[in-house]
Amino acid sequence: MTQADKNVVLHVADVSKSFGGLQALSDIDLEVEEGKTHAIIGPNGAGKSTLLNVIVGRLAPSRGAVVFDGKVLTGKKPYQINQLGVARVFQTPEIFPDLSVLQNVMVPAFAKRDGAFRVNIARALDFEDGIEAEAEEILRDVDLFERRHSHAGALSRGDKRRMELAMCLIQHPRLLLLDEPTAGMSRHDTNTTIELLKKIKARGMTKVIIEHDMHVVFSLADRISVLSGGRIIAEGTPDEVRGSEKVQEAYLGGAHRLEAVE
Ligand SMILES: Nc1ncnc2c1ncn2[C@@H]1O[C@H](COP(=O)(O)OP(=O)(O)OP(=O)(O)O)[C@@H](O)[C@H]1O
Repeated sequence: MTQADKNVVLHVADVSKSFGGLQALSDIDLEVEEGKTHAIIGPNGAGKSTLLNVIVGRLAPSRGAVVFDGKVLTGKKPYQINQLGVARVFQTPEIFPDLSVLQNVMVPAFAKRDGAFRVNIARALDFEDGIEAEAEEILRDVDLFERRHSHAGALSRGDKRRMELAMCLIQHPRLLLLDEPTAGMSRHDTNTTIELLKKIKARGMTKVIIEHDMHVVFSLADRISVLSGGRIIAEGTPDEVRGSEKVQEAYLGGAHRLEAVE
């Protein structure tokens, strides 16, 4: 496939990031194609979260740029990047614990529509039938409809993560970034989440996923980039990455050996 044939929606162009003397990312060049699920894997401390933070504007790169849909994201604020169609599910869910599950899912729809969170969310929530209907539909998708009136703060960790996913989906992002979406989940919840993410994929949403659980990675990814020591040491299809000597070496002695994968 030539460069012109590829529909690249996200290009991380020659990005480096250092924290003082520590080089967390070195010359990262990464292209993500529209509609694909691109996994970023690598041992602890490899630079995965730093890379995600650079993409969403939480960290400024020391060098290089991030381009999404032809627009340079670098230098923009996280909320501006979000409004361009990039949403992120965090490792630790960022939710409103005192609001109901349904209200939590409705709030980002206001932010997307109005450009910022409304000052009086509680009042806005009373007058938004259209958004409420959509939030309910999405809660059915993530299997939380029955819990829609529960306090969000009372949900289990796995349910909170699914709720946060619903909070992203209601924004209809073009690019969804998932930072360890199944961390801390039971195997049953992990499998439910894999099925859900496959369903989203069928709708054509592009995803970048950071994940330690190789079962999740190999179930979902179209392409995998392997980070180690802040550099991309391998990239390819799941089969190519699984067979790569370099990748096996990077994982040797680590807690997440690739040979654990079926
Ligand atoms: N804000 C920061 N200040 C200083 N050093 C940092 C900061 N954030 C990350 N680092 C360092 O940068 C390197 C990459 O960290 P990062 O969290 O991106 O790795 P990771 O691949 O996401 O690791 P894990 O799988 O453990 O989450 C590590 O050495 C980490 O200690």
